Formats: sequence, structure tokens, C-alpha cells
Amino acid sequence: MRIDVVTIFPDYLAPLREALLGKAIDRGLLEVAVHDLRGWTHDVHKAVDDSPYGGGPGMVMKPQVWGDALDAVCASPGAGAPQDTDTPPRLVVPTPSGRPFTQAVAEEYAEEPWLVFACGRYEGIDQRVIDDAARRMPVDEVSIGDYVLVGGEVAVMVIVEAVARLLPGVLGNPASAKQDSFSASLSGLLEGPSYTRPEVWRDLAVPDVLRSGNHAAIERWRRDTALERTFARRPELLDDAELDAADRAVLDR
Ligand SMILES: COC(=O)c1cc2cc(CO)sc2[nH]1
Repeated sequence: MRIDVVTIFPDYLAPLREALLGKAIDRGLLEVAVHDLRGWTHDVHKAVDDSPYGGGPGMVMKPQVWGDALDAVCASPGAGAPQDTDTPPRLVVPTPSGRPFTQAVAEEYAEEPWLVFACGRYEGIDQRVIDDAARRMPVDEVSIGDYVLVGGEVAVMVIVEAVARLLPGVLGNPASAKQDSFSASLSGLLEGPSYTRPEVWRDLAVPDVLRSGNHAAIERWRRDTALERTFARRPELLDDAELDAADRAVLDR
């Protein structure tokens, strides 16, 4: 997968090259290029924003600068385009007013050969940039949660990590992604509690069933605790979960 990020703070994306993702890049599983938006400014002050039409607080990012940047970065075929394709990238624009970024969206993005992320700052990017790009490529405005950040960079870090860990070969043990919260094998439920040695720690013991070696009982316990935790913390997830009679018996306890 090829990932391009356009931002006025390229150094903010440096952590993408650390740890697991850094290793995935070194191993060629992932290619990441970060571009400084100011490289496409036209004036001596390198202005990227201007005051909003209609008045109001804050500034809006200029369409001309973003237009030139995305023309260059999203050119297909072009420098960044994955080999042997003239398929345009999917443009992802983090914004508080976007559709929710969920595990399902992460799985959708993990199938894409090429993602370009546009990091907004200030009050956002002139809407015509997104409308113009949508004439040439799929565009997604997404939010990582119901709160507002200062810019899109942190949201891009979250999205890239959630997507990259799903790519084949990135996680040491691919089975672990299968057991994640929100995963299909857990029917979209939250994961239950985990334990490791010692058996007793500060007078708190590991649940006996987990040391029983009875895999059917362990599987049942894990599902029951996932159901209980989901009911307690995120009951709305139960609406879409496929629950059997045993599951419902747990919830009716
Ligand atoms: C959950 O918050 C976000 O996903 C988010 C993305 C962006 C982009 C901003 C600047 O226009 S503020 C902001 N918040």
C-alpha cells in the first residue's frame, strides 16, 4: 500500500516511521510519503489560509494551494502512484464533520492500493477542494470521534495505524487482529479482560476457567465477558451483533 500525506507540519507525521509501522515500511509492506503543503504556495509569505466568506472566527485553507498540491500528489500515473496502475487514489480528509471512522472503515481502507490524506488546519479546507477532487477520485471526509482536534495530522496517525496493522505481514500474529474488539469473529462486540502471569497478583487471582485447559469453557467465558462488557460500556453495539440463545441468556442474567 502507498500512503501520501499532505500537511503544513510534516514533522508531525514522524512517528509513522517508528516501531511496528517503521518495520512495515522497511519491509516494503507499506510506502509512506509526507509532503509539505507550503511547497505549493505562490507567494513570498507562503500563505495557506485566508479569512472565511460569510464572516465568522478563524481562517479557511486556500483552494488554489490545495488544488495544486493534490494535482501533483494524486497524479496517476505519477511519482507516487503505485506501480502499473493509473487508478487514482482514495483521498481521505479527516474533519470533525466527517463520517465516523470505524474498524469497518479501516478494513475498507486496508483493501486500497493507494491512500492520500489531506490534513486540514484552522477551520478547515475550502469545500471546493473536496468537490473538485471528487470529480477525479473517491473522496472520504472522516472523523475519528465526536471531539475536535487542532488539525487533521493526529487523526491521520490514528487512521494509518488502524489500517496498516490489518495489512498482511504487518502484525506478528495475524490471528490477533481476528480477535479484536469490533471484529467479525467477536460479532462486533468489545473484547473482554486479559490476564497473564502471575496467577495471583496483589491478592487478585486469574479467573480459574482460564487455567482449566478446557477450551470450550474458555471460549464461552471469553464471549460471556465480551457480552457483559459491551452491555455495560457500549450497549448500542449489541443492536447489530448476531447473538444466539446462549448470548441472550448471558445478557438476561
Ligand atoms: C476527531 O477530530 C478529527 O477527526 C479532526 C480532524 C480535524 C481537522 C481539523 C482542521 O480543519 S480540526 C480536526 N479534528
